[in-house]
Amino acid sequence: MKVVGITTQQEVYVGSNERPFRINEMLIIMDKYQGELMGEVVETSSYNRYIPLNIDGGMVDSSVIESLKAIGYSIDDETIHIAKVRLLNEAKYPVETGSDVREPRFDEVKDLLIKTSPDEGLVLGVIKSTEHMEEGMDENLKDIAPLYEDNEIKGQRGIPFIFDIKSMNQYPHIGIFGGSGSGKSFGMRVLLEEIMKLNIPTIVLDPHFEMDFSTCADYLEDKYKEDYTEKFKCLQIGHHVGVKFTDLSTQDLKDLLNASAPISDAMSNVVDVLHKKRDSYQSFYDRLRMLSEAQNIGSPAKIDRIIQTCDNNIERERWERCKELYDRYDKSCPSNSVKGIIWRLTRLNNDGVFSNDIREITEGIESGKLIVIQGNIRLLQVFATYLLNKLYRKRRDYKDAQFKNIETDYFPPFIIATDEAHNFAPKGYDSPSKSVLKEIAQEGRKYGVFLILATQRPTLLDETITAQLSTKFVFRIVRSSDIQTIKEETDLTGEEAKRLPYLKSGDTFISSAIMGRTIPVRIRAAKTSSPHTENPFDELVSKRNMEEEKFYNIIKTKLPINEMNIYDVVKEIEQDEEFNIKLDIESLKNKLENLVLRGKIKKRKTAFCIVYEEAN
Ligand SMILES: Nc1ncnc2c1ncn2[C@@H]1O[C@H](COP(=O)(O)OP(=O)(O)OP(=O)(O)O)[C@@H](O)[C@H]1O
Repeated sequence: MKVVGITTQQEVYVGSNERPFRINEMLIIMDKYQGELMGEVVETSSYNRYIPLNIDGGMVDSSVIESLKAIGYSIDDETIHIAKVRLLNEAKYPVETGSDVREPRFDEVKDLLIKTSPDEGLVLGVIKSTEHMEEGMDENLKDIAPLYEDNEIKGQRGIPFIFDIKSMNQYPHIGIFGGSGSGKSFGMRVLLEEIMKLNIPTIVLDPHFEMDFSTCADYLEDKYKEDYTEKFKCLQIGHHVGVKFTDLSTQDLKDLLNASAPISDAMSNVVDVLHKKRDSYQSFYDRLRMLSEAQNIGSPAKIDRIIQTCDNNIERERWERCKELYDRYDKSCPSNSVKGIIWRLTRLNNDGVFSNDIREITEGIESGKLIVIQGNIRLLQVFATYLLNKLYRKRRDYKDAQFKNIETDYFPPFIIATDEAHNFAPKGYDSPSKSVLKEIAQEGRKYGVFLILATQRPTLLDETITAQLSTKFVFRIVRSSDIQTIKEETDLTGEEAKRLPYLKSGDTFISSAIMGRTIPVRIRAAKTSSPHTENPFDELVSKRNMEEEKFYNIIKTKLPINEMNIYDVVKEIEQDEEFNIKLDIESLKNKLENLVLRGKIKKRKTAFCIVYEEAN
């Protein structure tokens, strides 16, 4: 391998007649004046005499061809492989053409590629094109990142990529970007498995109900298996967790109502005026309801008339209270705004938001667990706003008290991870969840609170937040506007950006201030699998087969069935509580015909009727 063509201090071409180059592989250029220079292959091509060398716009220009000839390559007789190599550090002078080039050994790239040990960092995958440098690799780096390719598990090939999570203290927050099916959720799963390995407290917002870690991936060999059941907990909003109404401050309540559906200034004022400290849901709701009823009546005189006609004390007292509220609040609380608040409040209550509290979450975080919060996107937005504010404040209060040397209860640092991040922090308009995420993006580092935000649409994610993500995982992206955003927000080169639409699912570029450059990685095989991995078409077939088998087992003891006994069979099956199915003669016949088609039973015509009987 030799340097060919005109060179610069940053870039050279390398030619070889022995082997093709791999994109992203590392090479060492032995420049006789400057010593050894490390570079990375950013573009590759191969030529032979059947392909004209002077294709317009190709990466190789005439200087390369001339020097290939001059150095002794026979471009007419052999296939020549050419690589464009970018130096990792700028050279002092242009590189000497004709310099020899060699593959580096593991110890020469170790400091560049391995930033921490597998026990202290997140083992996320394998750095691409590093297979040839495996020799001499430390034992603790071997066989820790198995790959999943072509529907089977393959051993680790190459140097593992270990994310140095401790450097998040300096370079906080992670972004995961990629189009549909690019491997984003799979990557997030691997990241979270590794976070669980280190027992780092984490909140996961899971709008797709997919972040369950209890099922071991079916392709995994025993030696890689890991049991996460004690390390995570899935909690559903409205079932397991919710907001304790009595703990809400007026501001919290306004944030919640606003997250449910935006509230106007007048509505905000209604809450300011009517919400009292330690209100329960019922006491606040009753106050609003009674004021609204009084406003519907329209005037104190009319309410007085109702009070006079009340025929029992309870009703009279209630209307007196309505009047009192009317006198005090009608001027400052317009009727429509009161109704708007009632509507939002009832909606939240119907969703179960006010049942339960966040105790299970805080306890989980305090014991170093990964807590997965599940709910639909709208509910998650509402709940996350409240939850993240609460947890972030707890951590901030602890740290602030620590700075001031005041005793307070400990609350640990933690990570917040979410898919569909553009829904929680959209670009271009305000949303309640966005303000807390923005605050954490900007100053969470100080308090040890970090974000992992995944989205299909980086262009729709708030720019201030995107700019704060020090590490970005970029999976396959096809949409040109998103590729443009990625180019602006990462240090991906033009060549790398051009490859984005063609990346295989599970391949990613990791652009990180921690590594100082972009690293191409194949994400390792996840050890657990999502509950939604079954192909929906396979699901249809297996469900149908199951139903057929179940029905066959019911009728097989009743065969043969014919026109004479079919009515009795229907009655027998219907009356049997164990079977619990509804049938009529027509539907039974259809089901029997279906079993005939599948070869499970036989149909025979006699002189008098049709008989369904055992197949053999
Ligand atoms: N690292 C990987 N190794 C092997 N296979 C992978 C890897 N990543 C993804 N895949 C395969 O690609 C499929 C799609 O990946 P994934 O579900 O993560 O896509 P996605 O980017 O999250 O898409 P969406 O946003 O639509 O959910 C997975 O089911 C898996 O089969």
